[in-house]
Amino acid sequence: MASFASLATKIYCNKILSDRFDHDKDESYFGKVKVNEKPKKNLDLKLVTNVASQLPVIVLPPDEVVKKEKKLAAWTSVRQERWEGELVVEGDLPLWLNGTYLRNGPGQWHIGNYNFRHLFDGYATLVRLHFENGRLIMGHRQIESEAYKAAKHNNKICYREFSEVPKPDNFLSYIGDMAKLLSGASLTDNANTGVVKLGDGRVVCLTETIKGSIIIDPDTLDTIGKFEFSDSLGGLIHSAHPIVTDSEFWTLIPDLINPGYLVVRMEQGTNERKYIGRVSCRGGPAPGWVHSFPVTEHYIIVPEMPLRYCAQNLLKAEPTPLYKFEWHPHSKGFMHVMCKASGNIVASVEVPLFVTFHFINAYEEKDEDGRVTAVIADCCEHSADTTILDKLRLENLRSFNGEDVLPDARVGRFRIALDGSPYGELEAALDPNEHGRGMDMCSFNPCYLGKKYRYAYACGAKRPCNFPNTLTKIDLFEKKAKNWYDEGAVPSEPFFVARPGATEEDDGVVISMISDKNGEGYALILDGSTFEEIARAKFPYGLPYGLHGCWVPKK
Ligand SMILES: CC(=O)/C=C/C=C(C)/C=C/C1=C(C)CCCC1(C)C
Ligand SMILES: CC(/C=C/C=O)=C\C=C\C=O
Ligand SMILES: [Fe+2]
Repeated sequence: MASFASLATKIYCNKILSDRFDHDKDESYFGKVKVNEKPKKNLDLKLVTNVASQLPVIVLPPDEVVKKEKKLAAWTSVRQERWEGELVVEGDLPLWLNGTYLRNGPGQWHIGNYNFRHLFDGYATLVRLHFENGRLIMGHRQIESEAYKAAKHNNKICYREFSEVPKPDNFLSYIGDMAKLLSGASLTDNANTGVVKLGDGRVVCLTETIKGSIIIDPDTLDTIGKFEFSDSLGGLIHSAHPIVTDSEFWTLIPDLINPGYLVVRMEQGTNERKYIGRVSCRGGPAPGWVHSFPVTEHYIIVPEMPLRYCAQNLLKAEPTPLYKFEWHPHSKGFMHVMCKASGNIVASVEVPLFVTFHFINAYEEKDEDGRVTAVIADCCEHSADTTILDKLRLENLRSFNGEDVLPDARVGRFRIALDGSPYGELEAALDPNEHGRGMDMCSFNPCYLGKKYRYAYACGAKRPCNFPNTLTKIDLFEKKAKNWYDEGAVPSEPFFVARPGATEEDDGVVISMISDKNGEGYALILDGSTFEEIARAKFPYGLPYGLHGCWVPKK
């Protein structure tokens, strides 16, 4: 029997493909390629076992195929179902960086010959960057959701995705489909938005449908099974971005029947969400879309965006310009502040119109006696312009012709005074030109969750562009940004990992995955403080764009 070390070296140098998609009939996708030279050091036993247990794993496309394809890989389906191997690192990875960055996103945008339309429709692709003693193992794998398995089995979409709806076979099945929509049975469980590590160590992939909460193994990327909530709170949809700490999990459940939001909390180690309070909507026929929300130390902030869920659009078979949503400027925008401990609403204010997917962070302002006078909440704000949703159609993402078409965005800073005033403020936290007027996919040092913070990391823009194409470090005190750019490339969410024992907020690294203009890709590690590159590692082939990630520290 081969020793672990020699097995590791063999797998490392010469991968064998096991799975590929039906559409990848092109024989050029098969072959052998040398990914790396010899490993620098011996892999430790655990790592070797993990790698070895996946044999036979992979075949890479020959070098010449990769070189021929100059197309940005970001908006193309993932090349094969899974891959795992060690990457050659240029530069030096910090030796303290031991753990796994997991990133989730919609990586397969077709089934059979049918091509999906929107970025958010794709079947979930998980990517894993495992850092250990200065070395980097990359792996990717599809999440085995019911929606993905059924689509592969039947060669067609079988569940309702963000914009795609299964085509009814006949009128009777159409009637059945309506019933399945109302019960939630036809909603997707394609957990393609994010991934979180719960306080008890379970790792859960998420989307906006509650049934799309799927437990995975962070080492093998195996789909373990559904995360089932054990309570009787029900609901079909929730915020795609819960607030997760080592001790708790907060989320919002929009109520489409009696417009409002349930605020719920789950103690870590349990599957039971508990009702904390309810916010009733102040405007419009339905709650605003709530992809994310922020918290402070004592409060949950519930945004009521004038881009609202729309029951009629939910029922439609073809996507509408705003998908399942509708823009209701006359219904106004509101921000509600709820006390975490009591569930009481301490402020509910009208704010200027806004459009956001992602809140960054929030904190409390105090007077000299320590009393909370206001709450500050920051978000990636798309200038109250809903066209950003259309810009995320794959056709638009794939057809950049040099024209500057990305709508302006900014760090939108809400200030909600707790003195009973009926209005809240919304202003840019810094001049948006600092980051090219592009702003999304944010992170910050999680030790500063809910607290006054100085630094945010996000994707900004170097124009002209059709999608955020820079990584930017925002200094909210100095109101300055430092930008990283690779011409023609699309970087994913810059994810901050703090150095253990750090005392400075920006002492750590920022991890991103880049799709470059040659159709290839690499992992990029920037210094959190200087925002200079410290290491990069080329992927065997370009990967599709991914959305959100989490850090699983070494046990
Ligand atoms: C990928 C991402 O960021 C968002 C994904 C959103 C999804 C999958 C939303 C799905 C929905 C349905 C399938 C029906 C109900 C409405 C809505 C939550 C938009
Ligand atoms: C990628 C994105 C917006 C980019 C716009 O500038 C939004 C993603 C939303 C879901 O996670
Ligand atoms: Fe998101």
